[in-house]
Amino acid sequence: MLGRCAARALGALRGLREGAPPARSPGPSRRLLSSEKVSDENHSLPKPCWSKDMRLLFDQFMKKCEDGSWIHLPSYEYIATQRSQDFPTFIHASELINKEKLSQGRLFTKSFEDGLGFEYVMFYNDAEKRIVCVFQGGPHLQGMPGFFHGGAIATMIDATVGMNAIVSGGIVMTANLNIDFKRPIPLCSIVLINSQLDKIEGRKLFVSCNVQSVDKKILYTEATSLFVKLDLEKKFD
Ligand SMILES: CCCCCCCC(=O)SCCNC(=O)CCNC(=O)[C@H](O)C(C)(C)COP(=O)(O)OP(=O)(O)OC[C@H]1O[C@@H](n2cnc3c(N)ncnc32)[C@H](O)[C@@H]1OP(=O)(O)O
Repeated sequence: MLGRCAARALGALRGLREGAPPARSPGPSRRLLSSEKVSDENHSLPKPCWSKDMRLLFDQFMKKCEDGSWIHLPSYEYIATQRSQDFPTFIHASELINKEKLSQGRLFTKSFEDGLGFEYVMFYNDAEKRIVCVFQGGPHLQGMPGFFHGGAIATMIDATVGMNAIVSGGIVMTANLNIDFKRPIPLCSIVLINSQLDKIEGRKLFVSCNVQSVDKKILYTEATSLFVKLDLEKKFD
């Protein structure tokens, strides 16, 4: 799964740098994965369920993309393919996987109906090694009444810092994620997840982030993470 995501993200980055077609086209990633069955729908484009504020932020970031300093990252629903079924083999765990169920696999953040779960769009700044995720969480992400579930926040943090590690390191997995929940986030609000690649040491990528209100007046959450680039030769016990 991460291999596919990485390929898509990196493909998009390369393609956009080469002046590939605008965001709605699946061009660069499709070229990269031409032998695979993929869903063409890019979920990080405006949808009817996006609020006015979400669209406004999207437009503001798209403006920043015009000079090439920021890149709009596409986001696709995961569809199981032969290649994705190979992923457990990469980590030498294929015997642990239920192959029948694998064909029903879906990317967790894309498994809700539009507007009810995770709506988000990410923008990448290569020079600063930053990703900003604009996140609109839906009503099915409730924890304490009226507020987001901590696990839903952790999921979006993992997805954002994970994407930052993927664009820098390729096939990685989360080894460690530390989260300080400082203030509860009101259900259905829009927040900014600001992530930063802090350093790379061998196969280890350290990425930190914070979650802020759109006006940046409220700091909701802070997190640090460690991603480890997979050693494809290594066997796990
Ligand atoms: C678009 C979608 C983006 C989504 C992003 C979401 C990503 C995910 O959620 S992944 C799912 C959750 N993560 C997992 O299931 C991973 C489970 N863990 C593993 O598979 C392994 O432990 C793995 C791959 C992380 C590391 O294993 P392995 O390659 O054997 O690494 P290993 O040789 O033990 O360690 C490498 C280095 O990392 C360090 N390290 C490994 N784990 C940790 C840890 N938890 N804390 C601190 N350091 C660690 C080691 O100390 C070592 O450091 P050094 O090189 O300085 O000696």
